[in-house]
Amino acid sequence: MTLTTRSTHACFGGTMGFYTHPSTETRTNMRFSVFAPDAARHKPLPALYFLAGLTCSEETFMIKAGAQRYAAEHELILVACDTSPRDLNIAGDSDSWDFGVGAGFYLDATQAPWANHYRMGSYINQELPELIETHFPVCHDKRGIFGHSMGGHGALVTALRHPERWHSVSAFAPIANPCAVPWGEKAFGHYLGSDRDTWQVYDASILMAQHAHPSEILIDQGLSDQFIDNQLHPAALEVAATQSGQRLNLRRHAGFDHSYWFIQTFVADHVAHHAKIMQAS
Ligand SMILES: N[C@@H](CCC(=O)N[C@@H](CSC=O)C(=O)NCC(=O)O)C(=O)O
Repeated sequence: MTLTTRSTHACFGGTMGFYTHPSTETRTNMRFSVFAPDAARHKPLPALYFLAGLTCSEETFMIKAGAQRYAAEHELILVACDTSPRDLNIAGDSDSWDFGVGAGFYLDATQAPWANHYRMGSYINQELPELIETHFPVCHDKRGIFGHSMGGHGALVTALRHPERWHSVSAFAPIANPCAVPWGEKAFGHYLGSDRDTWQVYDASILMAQHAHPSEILIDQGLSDQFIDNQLHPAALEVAATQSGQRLNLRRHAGFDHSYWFIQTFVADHVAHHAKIMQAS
């Protein structure tokens, strides 16, 4: 579990760092970033993982969301990962912005030529937390996860599939029902194959209808989001929550689009949501 530090920077009451490591899951070097409040010098802190959306990297959330000041206040470590493996030059991996590089969809691909490297599901759920818990002063029994759009899908699916590992979960404008929308159909068709039954374990609405996560889930959705009707389908989560009894706080906001202007407006609420759950348990 080797780790290379690319850069560190003082930021609010803590340190912002950018790192790379060789991944056993994706069989290539992966990049991630960590914000550690100064309080982590004295005691282990809960870690909150952010999964970004299509075309993003481990830098996007840390640069654009403005979450560090809230993480310092609440004494949480922030971790942001990349959205796919990179620099593999697999045929077709860079032909479109919504598939391949920058679009790993946080699943474990089963189909050639993707299956050897596109294993972001296991990377997020297991390998990255193990690495973080080895190299950073984080609690080993407190993990939160949130994300945006494709990353909102990833956060919900990861927490719903592994509730024993993820104690708090939230999302900004998640792809809520990927089996039923063009982004999900394209990605799942290539990564998982044509048998749609195999897609269901990566669909947050299907998973949530089957069983509730133990904690309340916070979701924010802008009503001027350009993707809301054709790609996101937030109402599918409300239907699912009714079926399983999931505690769901889905907030709709007039005037907000899909951008990081929307995320930075509500990110304080998300950090507080995770802090309240993880610090209570
Ligand atoms: N390049 C695309 C737009 C891609 C885009 O909007 N990406 C979103 C996530 S979409 C779902 O996962 C994003 O977060 N972009 C980064 C940002 O800084 O806004 C196009 O050309 O339309």
